[in-house]
Amino acid sequence: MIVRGIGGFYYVEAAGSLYECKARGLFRKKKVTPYVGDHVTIRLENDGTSTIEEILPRANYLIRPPIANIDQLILVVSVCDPSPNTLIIDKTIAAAEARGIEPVIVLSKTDLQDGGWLIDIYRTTGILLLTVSSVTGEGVEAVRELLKGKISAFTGNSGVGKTSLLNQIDSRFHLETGEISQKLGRGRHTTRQVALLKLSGETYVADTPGFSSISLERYDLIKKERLPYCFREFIPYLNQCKFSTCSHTCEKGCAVLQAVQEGIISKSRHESYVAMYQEVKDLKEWNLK
Ligand SMILES: Nc1nc2c(ncn2[C@@H]2O[C@H](COP(=O)(O)OP(=O)(O)OP(=O)(O)O)[C@@H](O)[C@H]2O)c(=O)[nH]1
Ligand SMILES: [Zn+2]
Repeated sequence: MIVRGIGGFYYVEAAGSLYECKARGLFRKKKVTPYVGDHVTIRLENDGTSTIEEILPRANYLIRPPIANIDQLILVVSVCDPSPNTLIIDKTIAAAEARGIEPVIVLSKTDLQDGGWLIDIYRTTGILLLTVSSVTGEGVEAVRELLKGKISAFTGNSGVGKTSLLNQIDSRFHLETGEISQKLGRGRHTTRQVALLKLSGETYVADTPGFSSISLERYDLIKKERLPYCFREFIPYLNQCKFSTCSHTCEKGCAVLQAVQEGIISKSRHESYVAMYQEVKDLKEWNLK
């Protein structure tokens, strides 16, 4: 498995050892980029170098951050400082749903505010939400449990507390990061690359660069037909609308809107859906490739 990629080199973990590999020229010709998390076969050359020969099929992948075969995407959202943006949260969740990756929300800095309004919004979604404070340590154990035996990617705006949380989860995290940076002759802050850090046996965590505030670019847009299914709590209502062509944004007899009115679906989630729908409704197929 590729655990780190940097400057054209890939660090591949195989049978308990780490191999520094180059990718074959073939990948470049085919415009295939090996991703961290990819399962690959490697060849050990006689001169001591190693080459990635083949990338095995991916279960899933994200482009931003570039990573493959993730079990869960953990979206860290701080209750304040920086203040949360529900549209960005919902876009990130939808991007995970569209790719078959389980989204989890971790509400951070709960020592500053309780974040009750966010808990209210996500309570009815069926998406797991944990609260954590890296200052008091509250909730850290639950996050540690959540990670066990899985490959997890953390994401969230710069400053929400991802690094603080990871350091709380495992003190070796810091150490390993330092070691790898040293080996590559770079400081921690210049190596904003994705890497998989092994916390224990089968537990890996991706260290990913922070999303900028408008993080989702064209390749992350989800087709309007598919969009409602990326809001998992809408799914039970999607076949119950009066019109089969219902966009679930404003139509009469829309079962989703009805559920919003009854408070079963959060208004905030529906607003994000409508905003995302407006973004993609007029796009043609080729825009979405
Ligand atoms: N009060 C409080 N502050 C926190 C908490 N977690 C992190 N912080 C502070 O928030 C700031 C950002 O924390 P980081 O852990 O560096 O955030 P990050 O998400 O890793 O940021 P990037 O590396 O830029 O992506 C630091 O000043 C931390 O001390 C928390 O639980 N409570
Ligand atoms: Zn509808």
